[in-house]
Order: sequence, then C-alpha cells, then structure tokens
Amino acid sequence: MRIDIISIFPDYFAPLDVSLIGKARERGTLDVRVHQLRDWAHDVHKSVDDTPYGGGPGMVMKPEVWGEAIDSVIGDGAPRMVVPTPSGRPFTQELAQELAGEPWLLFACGRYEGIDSRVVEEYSERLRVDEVGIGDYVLAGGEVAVLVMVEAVGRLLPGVLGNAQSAVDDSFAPGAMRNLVEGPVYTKPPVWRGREVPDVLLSGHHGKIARWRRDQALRRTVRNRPELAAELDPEMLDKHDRKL
Ligand SMILES: Nc1ccccc1-c1cnco1
Repeated sequence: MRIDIISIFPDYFAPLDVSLIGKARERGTLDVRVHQLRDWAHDVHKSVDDTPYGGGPGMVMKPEVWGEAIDSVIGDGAPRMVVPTPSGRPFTQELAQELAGEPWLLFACGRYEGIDSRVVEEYSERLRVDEVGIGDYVLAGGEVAVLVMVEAVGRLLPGVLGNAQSAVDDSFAPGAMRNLVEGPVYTKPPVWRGREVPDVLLSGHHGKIARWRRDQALRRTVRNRPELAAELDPEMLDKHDRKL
C-alpha cells in the first residue's frame, strides 16, 4: 500500500518511522510519502491560508495551493482521498478495514478552520473522497487524526502484525468482536501484590477460557460502552445475565 500525506507539519509524522509502521515501511509493505504543502505556495510568504469569506474567526486553507499539491502528488493516479475533519464521518474499525483494502491512500491534513470546501468538491469528481473524524473533540489540525488512521489501517495489512489472529480478536473487529470491547488481560506473575490471575486462565481449558473472555468482554462493553451493548443481540445479553 502507498500512502501520501500532505501537511504543513511533515515532522508530525516522524512516529511513522518507528514501531510496527516503521518496520512495515522498511519491509516495503507500506510506502509512506509525506509532502510539505508549502512547497506549492508561490508567494514570498508561502502562505497557505486566508480569511474566511462571510467573516468569522480563524483562517481557511487556500484552494489553489491544495489543488497544485494534490495534482502534483497524484498525477494521473486515483488514490482514495481522506480528509480529516471534526465534521467528518466517524472513523471506525470497519472503516479501517475498508481503507486497508485500498492500494493507495491520500491524506489531506487541514489546519485552522479547514480547507476551502471547493477542494473536496473538485476531487470528489475524480476520486473517492471521505471526510473523516476520529472523535467529537477539536484538534489544532488533521495530523494527529492521520497518525491514528495510518496506525489503525497499517496494522491490518498482511504481515504487519506478528500474529494475524490479534487483528481478529481486536475490540470492534467485524465478526465475533463486532460491537464488543476486549475484556481484561493478564500475564506473569500469577500473583502480584496479592492479586491473583483468574483461575480459568490458568486452567488450560480453551473452551472455558474463550467463554470467560467473551463474558468479560460483554461485561466491560455494558459498563463502558452501553451504546454498543444496545446493538448486541439481546439473547447474548440475557444468556450472560447482563444488567446495565
Ligand atoms: N479537530 C480537527 C481539526 C482539523 C482536522 C481534523 C480535526 C478532527 C478530526 N477528528 C476530530 O477532529
């Protein structure tokens, strides 16, 4: 997979040089290219934003600069374009799985009050463009959102995770864990400050362990994410005697 990121803060993406994503880049599984938007700003101040039409606070990123940058980066190609924005569709594990199936992604990182809306309009005629939010809070720019999305997508690519099974067991993963968060996890020592690991996990009985884990996942989902629990099959909740 190729990923292009256009931003006025390319250094924000240094974390993509390390850990899982860094190794996937070294192996060639992932080809991440970060571009400085200002390279396509031609005035002496390399300005990329201006005051919003209609007035109001903040600044809006200029369409000309973005148009030149995107045209230069994609050429005649047609990557799937993702624009992080607080007003976008929610980024979910399902969307991460979908994006992980794409051969080429282009992330357009806006800052300030956003990118002139004609940029999405322009490229929606030629590319699949998704405006995507990572949560209901305000960031200074899209860079952090892109880091979140690249990590969530990158770890789903073949060979990136040491054990492909863990992607299946992930919280929210489609299939058995859909609308469920993961339950508690434990490792050695078996007793720590007088606190013991649940016996079932030491039993070696895989069926019982699987049932216990699912029960714990249900309990935690009901406790921490009641809105997800509400989506679960009521039979599952009754069977596990779940009380909100
Ligand atoms: N607040 C923001 C500002 C700029 C670009 C993205 C965001 C964002 C994305 N998801 C939540 O917030």
